[in-house]
Amino acid sequence: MSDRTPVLSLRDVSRTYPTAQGGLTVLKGVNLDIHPGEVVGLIGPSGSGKSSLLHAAGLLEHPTSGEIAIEGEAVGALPERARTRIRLAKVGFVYQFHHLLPEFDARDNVALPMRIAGVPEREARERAEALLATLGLKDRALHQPAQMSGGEQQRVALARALANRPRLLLADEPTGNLDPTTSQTVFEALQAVVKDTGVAALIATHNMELAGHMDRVFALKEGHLEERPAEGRAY
Ligand SMILES: Nc1ncnc2c1ncn2[C@@H]1O[C@H](COP(=O)(O)OP(=O)(O)OP(=O)(O)O)[C@@H](O)[C@H]1O
Repeated sequence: MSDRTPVLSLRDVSRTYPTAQGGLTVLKGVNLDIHPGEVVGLIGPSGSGKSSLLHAAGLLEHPTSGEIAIEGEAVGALPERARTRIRLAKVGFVYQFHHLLPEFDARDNVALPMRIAGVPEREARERAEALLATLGLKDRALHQPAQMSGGEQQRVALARALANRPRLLLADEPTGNLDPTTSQTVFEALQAVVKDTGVAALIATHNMELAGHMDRVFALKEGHLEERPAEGRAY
């Protein structure tokens, strides 16, 4: 695999949902490559298909047609178990709401995916602490979610998404629930960790201010993906 192999590659990806009124096509021949260390934004009005694209890219759903490759490996024809294995090993997800386990402290929330992946207990705890420290949460490791601010909770969710050292980070409105200043803090933490680890990030957002700080931004418009220049990013 060469250095230029994209972490995520979408080729002619389309997605049609069956509905009572007939097929609803939300993605129409989408092409996209994302390379290590890139922060790529995905914008578009509500209902334009951002989540559909993220779900396909994260191997949670099959596109209706087209091909998806993760680190050069085409996944379309793989059996479900192989796709799940690739997803668990290579993809991390962050959502608008943190979905942290309320009875676990931050460290245990982050260590949990490692434990599930078979990382020994002590190593999982140490790696979780290191990740939390990287995200500016060294002093919050033993706090439960309810004892943390929204921005802190979202950074814990980010640490959890990175727990098993994914190659691809998919974030669906990761700052959608936060005020502008906190959004900026969480986004800066995400950006730093992307540059640090070389993970590739695809971030769906309605926040044009943040989109302005991303390496590249694409807008979904009537099912098509259109790149937006650095200046004047808008739907
Ligand atoms: N399982 C499904 N069955 C039928 N229609 C669906 C399904 N999932 C999504 N849709 C429709 O597909 C379109 C795109 O939805 P999607 O959630 O991908 O948009 P989005 O851009 O992420 O929206 P938002 O910004 O509101 O989260 C919407 O019109 C939605 O109603």
